Amino acid sequence: MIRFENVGLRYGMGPEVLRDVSFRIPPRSFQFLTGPSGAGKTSLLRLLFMALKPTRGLINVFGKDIATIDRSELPLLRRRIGVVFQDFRLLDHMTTYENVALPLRVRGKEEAVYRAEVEELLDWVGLGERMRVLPPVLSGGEKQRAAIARALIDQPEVLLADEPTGNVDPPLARRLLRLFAELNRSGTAVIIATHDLTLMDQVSARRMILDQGRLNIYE
Ligand SMILES: Nc1ncnc2c1ncn2[C@@H]1O[C@H](COP(=O)(O)OP(=O)(O)OP(=O)(O)O)[C@@H](O)[C@H]1O
Repeated sequence: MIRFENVGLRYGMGPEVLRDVSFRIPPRSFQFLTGPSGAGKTSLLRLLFMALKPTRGLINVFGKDIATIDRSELPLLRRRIGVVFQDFRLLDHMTTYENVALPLRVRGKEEAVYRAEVEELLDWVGLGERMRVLPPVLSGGEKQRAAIARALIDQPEVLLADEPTGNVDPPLARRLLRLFAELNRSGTAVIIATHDLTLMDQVSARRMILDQGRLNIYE
């Protein structure tokens, strides 16, 4: 489904931050992406989301080589990927409910069809009481849960999450991990970038470990 072959990345004239990175993300797989701060996790996620192009090597996403892909094809490909960014990227002029419902609206679904589903997911992540407020009044942990709900609502083929439990307490982190596991069981390939060892110990999943831009994989 996703394939990296000998991928290298540098920013501008700087050093290579990813070196000879090769891996595959099979459909329905579950993996953690980990490694010390600055190892390149966010950069790798940005390549996976096609927000960056590699400096060398091959990246194939859903059968398309991203070096030669037409820019106009990107939005449709990206719609198949749910993303939880480290900085959440919620739209401040829309309520929490509207932010989470957005991927469904973009797909042209009717609110009457999705309203209950969106409300149920917001309840599940503990935002039932906060769905009518605007993101600027949410706490960091609440924003994170809203961003997670938005990434999950449309059952993407791939979910990318950058430190998705970084702003919540351990019980809530376990609950969110259960949500990712459930999504994975229903068919989504999940990639979670995290430093949190206790979180990783709760699921037996593949570990992709980056160290100074090089990737090792432990099945
Ligand atoms: N836009 C950028 N321009 C220049 N250098 C960058 C840019 N983004 C990241 N880097 C550099 O690339 C390297 C990898 O950064 P990246 O954010 O991918 O690491 P990370 O593993 O996600 O770190 P953290 O766990 O601290 O979020 C770092 O040396 C960083 O300084």
